[in-house]
Amino acid sequence: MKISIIGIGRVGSSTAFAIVNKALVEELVLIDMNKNLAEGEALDLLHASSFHKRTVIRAGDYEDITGSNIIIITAGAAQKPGETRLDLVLKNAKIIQEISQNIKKYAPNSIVINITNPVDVMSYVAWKTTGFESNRVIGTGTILDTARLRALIGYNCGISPMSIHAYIIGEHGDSELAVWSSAMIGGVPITNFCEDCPFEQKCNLQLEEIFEEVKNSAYKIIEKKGATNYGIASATAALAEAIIKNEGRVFTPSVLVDNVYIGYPAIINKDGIERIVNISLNEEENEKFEVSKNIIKEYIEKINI
Ligand SMILES: NC(=O)C1=CN([C@@H]2O[C@H](COP(=O)(O)OP(=O)(O)OC[C@H]3O[C@@H](n4cnc5c(N)ncnc54)[C@H](O)[C@@H]3O)[C@@H](O)[C@H]2O)C=CC1
Ligand SMILES: CC(=O)C(=O)O
Repeated sequence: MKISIIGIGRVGSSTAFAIVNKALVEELVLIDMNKNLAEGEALDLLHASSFHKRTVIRAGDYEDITGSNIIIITAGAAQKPGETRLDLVLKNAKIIQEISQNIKKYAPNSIVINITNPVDVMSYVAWKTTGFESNRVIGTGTILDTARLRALIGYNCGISPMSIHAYIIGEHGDSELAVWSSAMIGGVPITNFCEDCPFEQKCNLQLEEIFEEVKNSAYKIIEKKGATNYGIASATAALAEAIIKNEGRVFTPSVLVDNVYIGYPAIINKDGIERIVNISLNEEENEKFEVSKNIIKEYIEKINI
């Protein structure tokens, strides 16, 4: 198995590290416009790989992505404190177009995972520019937001986040929404879960407060440390693992729904998106999802691709 990562900044290098630690591939190619950076990261990661699996890790040019099973895109501008993801749209669209042309040329059979923000709009750009079937162009969508939600609920309830079945869908951004109507913990609707709380100090899960914290996580972290990298790196490594191991696992990637890329539950297997899972939404959730979809549509129209 071979993965290439384009963009080896904070997110790209952390993603490479997560992939090395999962021992997913025999070959990992790192590409960045800053060649020294890619070379330095490749060398450092090669040393790390000796604790896991014999892996060829090298910096390269676009010719070197040939034969990749998966290409991960993280190149481009990141938010500065106070900026929204959508503010990056014009800067990053050109970069994603150029990268996608190279992917089409050198790795026409690969599965593309796009991380670069605004992730829904940029995944659409990658899909249009590569001309690949939509199952082979996947955005990380709201996988990270869903992980944040589960982590916070798990922390509050003293439960593994993996046992919490709750999803964030929509734009990976300010218009995303939590699907509380079908959220469950151990088969119990999340809205009833506090009834059996064993703790003396009950927190009475404040779902809207938790959602606001999830939605604003990136702003908070960027304010404090300048970027987010570990959460998205783990999310992307898990997504790549689901493809490589043909897991049939449900994530909330950015996928094609009504001609827009948007965060939505989907099953991931060796072909990328196996299929979308039609989650049931109540009226309010459905309205919010439509609003979110329209925001993404508006930004896709702005870049006129
Ligand atoms: N989807 C998600 O959940 C998340 C998305 N992101 C996004 O990931 C992207 C990267 O973020 P960071 O790694 O923090 O930024 P960074 O600035 O640390 O790294 C970006 C890298 O891209 C490289 N680059 C820029 N243009 C390039 C080109 N044309 N070809 C090759 N390399 C190029 C730069 O040299 C730099 O090393 C941003 O758009 C950010 O908003 C970040 C975290 C989570
Ligand atoms: C930066 C970003 O998109 C995030 O951490 O959610």
